[in-house]
Amino acid sequence: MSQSPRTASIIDEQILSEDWYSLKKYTVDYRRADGTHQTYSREVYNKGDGVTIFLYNRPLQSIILTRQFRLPLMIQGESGLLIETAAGLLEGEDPITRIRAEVEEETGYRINHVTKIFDAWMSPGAVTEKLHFFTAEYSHQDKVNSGGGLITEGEDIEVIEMPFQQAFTMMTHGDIKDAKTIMLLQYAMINKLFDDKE
Ligand SMILES: Nc1nc2c(ncn2[C@@H]2O[C@H](COP(=O)(O)OP(=O)(O)O[C@H]3O[C@H](CO)[C@@H](O)[C@H](O)[C@@H]3O)[C@@H](O)[C@H]2O)c(=O)[nH]1
Ligand SMILES: [Mg+2]
Repeated sequence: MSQSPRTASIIDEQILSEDWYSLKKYTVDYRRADGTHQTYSREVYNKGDGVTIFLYNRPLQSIILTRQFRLPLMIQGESGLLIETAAGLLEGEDPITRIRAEVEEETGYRINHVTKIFDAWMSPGAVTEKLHFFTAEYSHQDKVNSGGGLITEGEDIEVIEMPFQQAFTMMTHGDIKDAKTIMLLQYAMINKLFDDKE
């Protein structure tokens, strides 16, 4: 494959907001495929990278999900309650350390062995976030607290255990609409995570 002439350099950077996370406006000198240059600006939201996980129990054919309030959905005219896989932001930690801590905070399960499956840009036009995806098996013996998230951070997370098939059907009916959760349910189906292994 020949080298693409598409390159860009940042010629200006302006902070629009630096509060909880940061929103910046970049002016970019972009060289198009035909070699001509174009200058444009883009707003980019940076809240760091994140982690999420598919928690499953093969003998029980069940999974652990969460339900919580998400303000952007309410702004878009929905109730705001969203079913999701457990997830969180890295906050400067490495992805494996963070996902184990996040699972314990949000679901109450203490898991040891996690498997990294892939990572993905979730909104590459405007958000810097790369999300690291994991799977892990859980068992009821791993439950160490009731989960629910950190009250001090305003989290109020409902922990839901449900049959994998039920969640998959909810997804196909449009009742599970979170992108990372849909990706993980499809991953589990494609990779036959619930099939008996000898
Ligand atoms: N004060 C304040 N607190 C905030 C703000 N934004 C977030 N928080 C706090 O920061 C916490 C972040 O919780 P995490 O569990 O670390 O992150 P998350 O919101 O669940 O993010 C996960 O899901 C997102 C949506 O799919 C992902 O984008 C993200 O990568 C991650 O996986 C929230 O619960 C909330 O208390 C804000 O603007 N102001
Ligand atoms: Mg979270």
